[in-house]
Amino acid sequence: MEAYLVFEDGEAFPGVWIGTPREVPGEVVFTTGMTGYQEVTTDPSYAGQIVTFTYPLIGNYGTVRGESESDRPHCAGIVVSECWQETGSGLGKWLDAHGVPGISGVDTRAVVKKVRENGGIRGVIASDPHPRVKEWPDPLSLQWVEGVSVKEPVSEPSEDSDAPHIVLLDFGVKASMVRSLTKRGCRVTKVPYFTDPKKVERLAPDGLLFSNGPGDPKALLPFLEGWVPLIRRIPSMGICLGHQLLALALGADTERLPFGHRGSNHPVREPSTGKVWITSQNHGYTVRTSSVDTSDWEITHLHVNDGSVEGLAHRHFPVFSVQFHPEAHPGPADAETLFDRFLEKIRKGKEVAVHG
Ligand SMILES: NC(=O)CC[C@H](N)C(=O)O
Repeated sequence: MEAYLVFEDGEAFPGVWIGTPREVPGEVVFTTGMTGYQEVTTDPSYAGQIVTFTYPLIGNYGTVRGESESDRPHCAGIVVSECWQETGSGLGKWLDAHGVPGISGVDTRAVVKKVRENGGIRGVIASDPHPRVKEWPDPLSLQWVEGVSVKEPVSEPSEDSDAPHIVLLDFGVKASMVRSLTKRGCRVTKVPYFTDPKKVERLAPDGLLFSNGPGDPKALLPFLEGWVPLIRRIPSMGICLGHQLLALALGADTERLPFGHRGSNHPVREPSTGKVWITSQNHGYTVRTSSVDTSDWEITHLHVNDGSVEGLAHRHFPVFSVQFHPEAHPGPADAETLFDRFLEKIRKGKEVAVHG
């Protein structure tokens, strides 16, 4: 059945429907990973976005139980060049089971060129090349985080009664981020993004993790001040949206990247070791370099391609954060060691508390 990816400026790219033929407008973005389409579509950070896959064949290994990053796909739609739909576990059928639209047979290279020239541009997959969109989605709306954060605290227990307790501020966390902590023996409590910081404190966290999540980090500006007393004392780690939020809370600023970093092979340099890690990324915003006060922050990681800030460590508070994904699902595991560094920080803090 004929379909079109239609941009808000009216340009239309033809293809055929896959998934559910439903018009859902979203910001059109692109990701360059060769695999991982199931993890990408179920990553809550993509809420409100139509994801274009640059790899030309998508769906070729079906969908696999246990590989999802959440209970369902969250993106507004997908755009692919060719979709392999052989079996019952095929990507198109799976998207349809969740009511998510897609389009295949699209000249995705042309779409990517357009998105690179017009970052942040929105579009819709429609049956008609001239659809009428009532309202284009706004990344500054809180609705994206609201739709994917837990509604009440959820605990992931640990058998070890001495396990470090991580309170995870959930802005739309990926399952593999929680897994990265539980497999290291942590007890994890996910709390909704709006949780009163006093309540967070009463949970007696050893560490705080600020998660990934959808939308513009500035949608969460009203909450930042409340977290500052916590992050001044409790070891805190931020990932992607969480990194942007910690930076905003402690005085830096964020801005939109020209067309985002999305894929599984983004090179990031760690100046302190000279090492380059290949990282998994998915972000449209970044911490503005000129807003980082280097008497307060060390810039721990930089993107090799465009020099943008990819990691920060605070000089006075026990806070560090990265723009890329150390849980890397999909993606290479170069940066996984950051979870060990976080736990090391927590352990040291505990020793000080016991012996200090
Ligand atoms: N993966 C994420 O946490 C994304 C963060 C934010 N929504 C951005 O696009 O920059």
